[in-house]
Amino acid sequence: MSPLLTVRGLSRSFGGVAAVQSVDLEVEQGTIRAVIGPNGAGKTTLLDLVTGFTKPDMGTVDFDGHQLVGRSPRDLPSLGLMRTFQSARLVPSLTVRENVMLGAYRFTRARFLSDALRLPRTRREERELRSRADELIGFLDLTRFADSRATDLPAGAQRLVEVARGLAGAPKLLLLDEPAAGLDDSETRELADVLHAVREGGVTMVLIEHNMSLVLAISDQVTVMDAGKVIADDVPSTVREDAAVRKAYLGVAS
Ligand SMILES: Nc1ncnc2c1ncn2[C@@H]1O[C@H](COP(=O)(O)OP(=O)(O)OP(=O)(O)O)[C@@H](O)[C@H]1O
Repeated sequence: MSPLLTVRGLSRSFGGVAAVQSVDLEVEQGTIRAVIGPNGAGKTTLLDLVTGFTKPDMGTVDFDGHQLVGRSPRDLPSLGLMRTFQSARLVPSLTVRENVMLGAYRFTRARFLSDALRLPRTRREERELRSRADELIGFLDLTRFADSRATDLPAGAQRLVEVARGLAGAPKLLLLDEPAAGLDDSETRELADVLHAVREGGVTMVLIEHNMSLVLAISDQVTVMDAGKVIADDVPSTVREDAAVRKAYLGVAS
């Protein structure tokens, strides 16, 4: 079976900074791949290149038979690709439930006119979205927050709402940019359980993360970047012992 995501020779410079240099990456269906590396290594730029937020200077991104380079980020949910952002981008005026419902918007056929007129189809679709959102909110143990304004939640819960919103799009591939940022140890363990369960549900994930215990606990494969390049790509136990990785990332001499 071919990989769900194949990145080949992806490069992008900003002025004199080669943020991402000739990066190759393959993500197999049903796996979790972590991308780690020190600050400025190019991890977020890589996600931005894959998802069309930044245009590459060179390279290709193949996702489930679709070439992604040149596509707009807004095309990706309908192909089955969702992402979360480094800082939670929840809509402050909306509740947790409404924010999660936004992630499922691609499933609605209702458009502006029927929305404005609140035709029966719109109301039916809204009910379906609401029940899909409530299911995910329950899955992530956020039910007590469902009717709260999303941005009133503690930081850790907001990250989980972002994950729920990503899952609401029923993605084949979910890209997570530092999902454990701002989480304490017990919230991080809870997140690890959630991501395990998500993978059991058949969703493939790419995760940018600084929290090594989370990375080691849940990843099938780990890509290590430093100064725009991939310096290691292996299973977590091997990556952890890699001398170049320890030097670049963990600041250990060898
Ligand atoms: N829009 C931009 N304009 C100029 N330089 C940029 C831009 N985006 C990223 N860079 C530079 O590219 C390099 C890689 O940045 P990037 O944010 O991808 O790293 P990162 O590995 O995600 O870091 P962090 O872990 O701190 O989030 C950095 O030197 C950064 O300053």
